[in-house]
Amino acid sequence: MGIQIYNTLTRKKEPFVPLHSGTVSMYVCGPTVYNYIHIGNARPAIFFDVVRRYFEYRGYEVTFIQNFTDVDDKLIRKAEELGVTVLEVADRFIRAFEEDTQALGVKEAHVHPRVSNHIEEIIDFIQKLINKGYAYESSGDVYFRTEKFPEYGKLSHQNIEELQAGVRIAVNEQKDNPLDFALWKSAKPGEIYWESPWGKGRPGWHIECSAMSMKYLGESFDIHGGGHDLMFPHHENEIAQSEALTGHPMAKYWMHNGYINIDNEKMSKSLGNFVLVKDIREKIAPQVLRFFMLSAHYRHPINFSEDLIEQAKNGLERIQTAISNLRHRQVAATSEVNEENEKQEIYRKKFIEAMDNDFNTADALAIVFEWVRESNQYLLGEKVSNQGVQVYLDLFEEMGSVLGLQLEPAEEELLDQEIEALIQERTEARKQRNFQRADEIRDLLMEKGIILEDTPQGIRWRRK
Ligand SMILES: Nc1ncnc2c1ncn2[C@@H]1O[C@H](COP(=O)(O)OP(=O)(O)OP(=O)(O)O)[C@@H](O)[C@H]1O
Ligand SMILES: [Zn+2]
Repeated sequence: MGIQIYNTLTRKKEPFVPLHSGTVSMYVCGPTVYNYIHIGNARPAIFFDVVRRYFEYRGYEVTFIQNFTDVDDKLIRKAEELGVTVLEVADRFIRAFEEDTQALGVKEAHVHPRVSNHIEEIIDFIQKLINKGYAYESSGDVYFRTEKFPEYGKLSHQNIEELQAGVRIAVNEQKDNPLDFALWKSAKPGEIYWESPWGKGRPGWHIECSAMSMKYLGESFDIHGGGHDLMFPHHENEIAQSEALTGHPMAKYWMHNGYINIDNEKMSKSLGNFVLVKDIREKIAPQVLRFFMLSAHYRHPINFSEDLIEQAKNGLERIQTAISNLRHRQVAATSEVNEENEKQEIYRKKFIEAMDNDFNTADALAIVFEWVRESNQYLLGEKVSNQGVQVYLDLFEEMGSVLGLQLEPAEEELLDQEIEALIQERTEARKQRNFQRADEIRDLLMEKGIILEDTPQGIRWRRK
């Protein structure tokens, strides 16, 4: 059936058909870098990384863009608080974001555009909207004229009248219509600013994603993602800006991840109910956190709890134990032809089926566990061969790399019998003048701190 994606725009699962054959262009809204990321923010980071990895696994060439919002009210306040510049605040938290996401196994985006480096593109974008009658200046601010864009509300499935009824008219309003939103904000005294045709100011929040996605991915791209809270107004406004300007759909598929909750409330900085990734990393392995995120479907909320983390830890350990058992047997096993390849193909198909179904990582992990059972079963059988073991290891490796999970347990000491088997294999290899394999084994043993000594009785070994 191929990859199916739930598209917020149509509220349906749709077959994925890329705009350009063989390639996928993705834009995921990035963090506002005024603080460390919490576990809620880690969800889109991890999930969209899996989406990217899965497309790559299925042979697509992916371009993945994620912005950093490095200019906004929260940054301005933080800079005042810390007595540093806005861009210094941004630099600090961009570094922290990189550290956290790297620890979580998130691959680097191809480009991480920053607002402060794209002011020219943003001003140009706004000017064009004004020229087309979609935006107007008002006392140094520029607003988008929502009424001019009849499709406003199509992503969040609300119509303009309903939205209109929902907003109250603020006092001293500069806007023609309360639904209009800022594209450019005039600077208050002391605030960071750039020169513009409308005076000193800075971009509003939404325009950055329209301008930067267009610069790096073109007028239309395949996938736009972010957390559920971004659907309205942020993504709705992005669509209005971009589609008003170009007349083309901005993105073909819109994907939104559900919340990480605490006591059934969204984890958020403003509510103060958050757990920072950098803090939890000291207590649990980042891989456990990643496993925890992937054990639910991305559109479902997850209620964060110690219990669930414990479950994730146990789950991961079960897989790691299975792999470790395979590794131990691999050294001692004989080389024989086997029929495990067929099994591998069956489980690979099941895994792909799960992931094809709107990136159902929960089902995909269930297949990994089925593979654990198969592999344990195999090791109990009589015909264990090196190739057979390898077949199990290979599929673990394959599924792990799609999910970005390090399933291979951390290095451990070699058991005596493994060392002896390796020495035996090395002696054989030397006899057959396979010096490459012999050297490989010597290096491996050396790395593990095993010292070999030639004696009249043959090779002796000891631990360093
Ligand atoms: N509790 C959560 N669960 C899942 N995703 C979240 C959660 N909180 C924020 N996100 C997502 O994290 C990403 C980073 O967003 P951003 O830096 O704007 O966070 P934020 O909205 O400032 O966080 P907060 O809501 O805590 O203020 C966005 O895609 C946002 O939708
Ligand atoms: Zn955005």
